[in-house]
Amino acid sequence: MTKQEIIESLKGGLIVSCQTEPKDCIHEDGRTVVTMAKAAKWGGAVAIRSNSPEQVKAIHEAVDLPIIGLDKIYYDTMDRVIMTPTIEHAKALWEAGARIIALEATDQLNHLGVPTRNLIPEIKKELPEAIIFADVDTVENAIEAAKLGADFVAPTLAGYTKATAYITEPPAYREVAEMCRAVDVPVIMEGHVYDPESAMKSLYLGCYAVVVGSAITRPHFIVKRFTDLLNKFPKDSNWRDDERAWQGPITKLEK
Ligand SMILES: CC(=O)N[C@H](C=O)[C@@H](O)[C@H](O)[C@H](O)COP(=O)(O)O
Repeated sequence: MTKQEIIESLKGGLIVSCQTEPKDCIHEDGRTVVTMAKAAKWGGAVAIRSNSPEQVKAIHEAVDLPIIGLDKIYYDTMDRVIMTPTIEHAKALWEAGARIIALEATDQLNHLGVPTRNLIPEIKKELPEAIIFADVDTVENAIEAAKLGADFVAPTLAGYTKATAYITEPPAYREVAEMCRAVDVPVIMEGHVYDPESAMKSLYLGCYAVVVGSAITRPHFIVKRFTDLLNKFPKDSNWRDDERAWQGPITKLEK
């Protein structure tokens, strides 16, 4: 498929995020994501989102759907994960079969002290055929990412950054609605979409497509939602904290 054909194939569709980390109880040998991706295709998903060249490659070899690839890297000099921090990470995802490259595209600084979004022009230059998926937190960062040439923007990081810590009841519908009005590239909803109605709401607000992860591919989190409620929300257990905790030192550790 050409770049334009891939972009069009996502319109109005469901993208399923299939990711596991070694510490996840469902990780097994790292191939659970392939089973997840097969299930996503069977169910009618239009694309897969996955983390790391290894998981992208495994899915690419088994499932004929476009893949949005990202690489979550934790530097021991930083207190957070960066999604696809460098051009080398982007190239490895491309080599693995991802035709859409997702990256953090905010004003937050990366491990080298430059805003993460500065990678957009570099990807455009080095991988001109790649479709760029900008993961942002705020409307302002969505606007900047679009200006730099992102093909898609998504509020993936809304609620996960200092600037958006005020978002206590995701999904970030208000923010995404504003993004849809503010940028002239397609906005894809991503983050805390837990049921078909929320996906529909996102399309109604103007989104081009919807990414769903945990509600489909993290069954342990789904179980937790049930047990938390059945146990009357124990003080020391909060599903949002669980998801945030999950953002800790994962994937590859690089200095
Ligand atoms: C913030 C972050 O690191 N998000 C990651 C990005 O790839 C994934 O862990 C999420 O599962 C994905 O964004 C989909 O969101 P949700 O799982 O809420 O449907």
